[in-house]
Amino acid sequence: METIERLLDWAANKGVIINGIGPTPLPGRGIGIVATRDLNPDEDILTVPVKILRTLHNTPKPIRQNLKDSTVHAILATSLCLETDPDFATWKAVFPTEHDINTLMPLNWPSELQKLLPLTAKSLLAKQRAKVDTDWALVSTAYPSISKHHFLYAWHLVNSRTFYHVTKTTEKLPKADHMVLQPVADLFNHSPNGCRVAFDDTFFTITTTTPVKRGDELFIRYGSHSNDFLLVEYGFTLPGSLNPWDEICLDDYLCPLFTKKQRMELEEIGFWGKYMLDSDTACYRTQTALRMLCCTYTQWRDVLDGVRDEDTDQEVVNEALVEVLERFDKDARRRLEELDGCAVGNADMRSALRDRWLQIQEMVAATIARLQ
Ligand SMILES: C[S@@+](CC[C@H](N)C(=O)[O-])C[C@H]1O[C@@H](n2cnc3c(N)ncnc32)[C@H](O)[C@@H]1O
Repeated sequence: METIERLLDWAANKGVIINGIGPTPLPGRGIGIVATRDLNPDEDILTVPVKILRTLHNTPKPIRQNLKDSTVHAILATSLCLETDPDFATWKAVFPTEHDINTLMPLNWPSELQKLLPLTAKSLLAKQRAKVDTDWALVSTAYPSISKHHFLYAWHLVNSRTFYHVTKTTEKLPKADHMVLQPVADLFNHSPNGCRVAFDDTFFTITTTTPVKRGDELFIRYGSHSNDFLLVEYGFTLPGSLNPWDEICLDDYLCPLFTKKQRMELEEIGFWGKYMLDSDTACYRTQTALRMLCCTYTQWRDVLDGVRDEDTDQEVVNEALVEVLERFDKDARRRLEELDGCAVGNADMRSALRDRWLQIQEMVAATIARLQ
């Protein structure tokens, strides 16, 4: 708690205005922000001067020059690794530890556990690994004294704590490079119903959108992310019922059902793969692919050409979907059994993975029940 108090004093001295809120440790969520009094909608609860953000432009010039071909992500991470200013120590003191990050982020898990991730999480992880590898190749050449594990820690901090910010000077950069670190605001956890976040040239402002009772946690919305995305990029998932953007990929269970010729046909119309299910429905791509499995070629083509009503075949399409979901359910059970008998990594890593498979199983079971 002392570190939090020191951060708040430090922030106040730098012009941060904190109104009716305070950071506090919360079980399973690191530090979060709670209301210290009842709050009304439209109250500005945090105002952070833009001049105290850590951005590309206030990163020491030698780092920017040495990494001129790197991403802003790599530059900010490198500057965290090299930072020795005692002033920054006050901010850094509330960051999750390297051990926390190693446990939370699947990229740092043992490969045996990574292999047990669901398909979408695995492909997100592969993309993340490619980004880290590209960044690390440039940083390790420019700064051989930085160790890979230290860089990875800083890279994840930047990945999970930066805000989108754009000014006249940065607007020409690619969107992914509009990232800045900001103190205190980086302690808000994520919820789909978060507070409003806005910025202009002088301030970042976080504002309530609903009444909030004293003691309740306040959130911001990191984006419309599925739980696979949240797990890989932020190291947590939300209970399925609390995440309206959760979805799961059916490719592993649906794609093997097509002949080579059918696959070619689907590829030709741009409908091969990325078959997604959310808590309401299977996507249009999935419906189209399933219809190919249970209708004649002519019927299937006619629906595509708009001369046959797609509802005509809905019952058989639903039956085919249930079969696919039953295969998915079987696989989810197998993964959960594997996890039960697995001692790799630590209990928190295994529990995060287990939670994800349980959410998947829940969505699959609810869809099967609805369709039957
Ligand atoms: C911007 S930080 C938020 C503050 C963070 N809890 C801390 O202790 O510094 C983002 C990280 O907080 C955690 N987090 C955010 N929202 C969460 C949630 N709803 N449930 C669990 N953890 C969450 C994740 O570890 C994520 O990577």
